Amino acid sequence: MKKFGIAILIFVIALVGGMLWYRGRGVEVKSEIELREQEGKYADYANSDIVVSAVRAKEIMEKEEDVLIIDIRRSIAYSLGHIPGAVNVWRPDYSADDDEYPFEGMRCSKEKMEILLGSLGADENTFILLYDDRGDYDAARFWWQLDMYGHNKVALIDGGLDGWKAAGFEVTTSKPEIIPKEFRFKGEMDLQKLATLEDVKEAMSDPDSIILDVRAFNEFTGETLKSGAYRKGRIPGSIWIEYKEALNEDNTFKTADELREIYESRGVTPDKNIIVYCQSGVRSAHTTFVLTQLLGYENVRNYDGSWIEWSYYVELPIETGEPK
Ligand SMILES: O=S(=O)([O-])[S-]
Repeated sequence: MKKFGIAILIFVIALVGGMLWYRGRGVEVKSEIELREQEGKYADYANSDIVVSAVRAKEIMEKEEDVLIIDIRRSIAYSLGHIPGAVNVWRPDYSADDDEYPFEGMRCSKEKMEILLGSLGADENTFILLYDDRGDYDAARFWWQLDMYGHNKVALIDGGLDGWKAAGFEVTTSKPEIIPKEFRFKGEMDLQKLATLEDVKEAMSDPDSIILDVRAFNEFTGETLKSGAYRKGRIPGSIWIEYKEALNEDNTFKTADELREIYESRGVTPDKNIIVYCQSGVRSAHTTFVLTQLLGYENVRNYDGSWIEWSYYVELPIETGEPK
């Protein structure tokens, strides 16, 4: 009984300590000059409105009437502090239901997405601002689903929550009032943005195609396996460029010139058909976002099933170790 009490006490101390650490996670506030310099890069992106600075995001929130800010993090992180007015969603909210696939991590249907967006107070005219606290990769996954299903009134906040704090803006723990609406995507789903297992198999023997692995290097070599996947390794022949190479240390996106250099120097050029994958299509949505929206590549598809699906089918080949 005494041991049980001690264990509970340790758990509570660790929990409170973790929460305090998380809340106090230092983000240096940028100077006016640094913030102005940051604004300079957006005009060079292929889609110059798709990433906005925190300063611009705040202006949009103040001027536009129909704006929905979505914080894409676990609810515990949201409850410790978020951008004022933001609502919270997390991966299960926009993933397939448990009985749809034999493995985890697939996107939800267009209909589930419509119900979610309506319940958050959006309709098809709503401008949606997205952010997270991991360099916007969860935000990019949400963008990818919106984009594929047909809603393009959307932007990511550069640097995510850190970008907001770096601009000197406050966070809140209060939740906004939500007035649900009806949301319907306009138009048809754009399948050109999605790669399936069959697309990946075909790409393996196509000299004009590239399969791009954006996971951490030890996942690519097969040294580590993230939970949810079934075997260690990578899709044979894939090229490795980790998604985070597109980010600065402060989690903001690099300039278009810097990004071009990173991808083109490793053969990931706009003339190729590119399929991007990671563990479950989240980090790969980030690279898909960078290549298509920031650099203007036209033939890039996110492999939704990613390593989880590939590793599930034991008959599919895998490669391990250093790149060949
Ligand atoms: O980001 S992830 O899909 O690889 S977990």
